[in-house]
Amino acid sequence: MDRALLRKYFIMGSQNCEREPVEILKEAIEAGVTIFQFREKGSYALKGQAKVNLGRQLRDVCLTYDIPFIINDDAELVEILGADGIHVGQDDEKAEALRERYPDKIIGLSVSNMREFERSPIDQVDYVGAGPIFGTSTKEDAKVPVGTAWIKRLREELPNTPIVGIGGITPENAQEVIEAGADGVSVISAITRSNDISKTVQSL
Ligand SMILES: Cc1ncc(COP(=O)(O)OP(=O)(O)O)c(N)n1
Ligand SMILES: Cc1ncsc1CCOP(=O)(O)O
Ligand SMILES: [Mg+2]
Repeated sequence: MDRALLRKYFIMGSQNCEREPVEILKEAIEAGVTIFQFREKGSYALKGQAKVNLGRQLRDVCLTYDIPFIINDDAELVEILGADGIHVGQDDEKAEALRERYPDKIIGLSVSNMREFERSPIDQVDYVGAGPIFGTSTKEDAKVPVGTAWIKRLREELPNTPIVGIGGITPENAQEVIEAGADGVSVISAITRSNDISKTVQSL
């Protein structure tokens, strides 16, 4: 994939939003986010048809603005919504099976430490999500923060694989993530909790 697409990676579900998710996504894209992941997950997430309906609305926004629409975890929803790709973690559906099912879609895989790296089929995926880099309260089951040292290490192991940092990233610390070797930063709360999305995305 074109690694420039990972530059400003916005992730969100209705559980992260205090106002209309569609409006938040439009503002974020107009301000410059380059790729979007629909992550409807956690205790307050929508389920069933309500999840599909919101996903369809957010997909349409991405189509209108011509940015990739990625689904978190849910391989069925990729097909239902005609998404551009899927992001999975180490305990989700296996990347090899996803690659067989979706030969041409974008597949992202989370890799948080050397043990995970050693058992990851990196050749089957388009990019790697590295983190959590900093502390985060957005993900209920987040692992301990690994710091930007993990990005440096991963970049040494994978000189040519697109890498995006995630977890506790803000306009104040994004530069450190890029300087460590990431192609981009992925954020949830920095954008969904921002009082000025345009300014936040531009400073990222
Ligand atoms: C870009 C990106 N990187 C990492 C993650 C985390 O995925 P995972 O470890 O599967 O955790 P959940 O997001 O499913 O809770 C991600 N979603 N996106
Ligand atoms: C989904 C995910 N995976 C690792 S940390 C995280 C949450 C990132 O959210 P925030 O940008 O608000 O810290
Ligand atoms: Mg997952």
